[in-house]
Amino acid sequence: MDNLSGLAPATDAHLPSSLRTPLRDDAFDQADEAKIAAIAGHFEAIMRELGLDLRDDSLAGTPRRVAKMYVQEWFKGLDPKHRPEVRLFENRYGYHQLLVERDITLFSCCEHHFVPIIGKAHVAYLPGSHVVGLSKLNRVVQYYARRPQVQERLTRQIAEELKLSLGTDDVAVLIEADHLCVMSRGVNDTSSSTLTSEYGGRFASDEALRSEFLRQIGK
Ligand SMILES: Nc1nc2c(ncn2[C@@H]2O[C@H](COP(=O)(O)OP(=O)(O)OP(=O)(O)O)[C@@H](O)[C@H]2O)c(=O)[nH]1
Ligand SMILES: [Zn+2]
Repeated sequence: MDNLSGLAPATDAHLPSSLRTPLRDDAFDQADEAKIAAIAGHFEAIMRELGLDLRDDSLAGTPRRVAKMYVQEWFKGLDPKHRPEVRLFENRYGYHQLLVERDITLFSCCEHHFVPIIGKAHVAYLPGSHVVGLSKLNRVVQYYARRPQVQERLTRQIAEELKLSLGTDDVAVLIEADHLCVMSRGVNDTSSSTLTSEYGGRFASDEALRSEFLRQIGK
């Protein structure tokens, strides 16, 4: 059933509607294993249309390999069961300066061409009464990256999630990424890259703070 009702699917219900990844209401009715079997069948049909001989022992397992990769890795972040739990700790150290997690590895997938987006995310926040376990920042980036994406939405989804889970608007996100759809086809430009950013709270109003963030990530 298509999501024509306007009801929010479980995925991204916590985000403003303009930032939700478009999903149908029945997106997760099927178990992962059933999804993998169905996708493998569809991918086998694509390979057949290309004229490939699936009896070849190198090609025979490809439909299932691709299906597993889609469900368990590339598009894992579509499923709300993988949304990371962001644990906060009391800020006993009284640390209230800028905290930057930079050069977070980012693997995503262009939703227009289904080819990789590869880059780095840099995120920062100003701790208040609580601090976050550092790896949770990487996990939030990964959760939203592991979906069919456009870089602008990815950037804003990460920023909104951090604002919600850290309980502060003082959040900055900058993503620099290479789009394989730009590099390997179409315009075939292998030197350009795409930078996107989102600044909330004091990062939006305080130019010196923003500059300090950019300096710390080497921009
Ligand atoms: N804004 C935005 N555009 C993207 C992103 N990833 C890919 N695109 C662009 O999406 C556009 C799709 O445009 P179309 O004209 O429908 O596709 P196309 O014919 O394959 O376009 P070309 O890539 O120019 O050959 C292209 O310009 C892509 O570069 C992204 O993350 N953000
Ligand atoms: Zn693309």
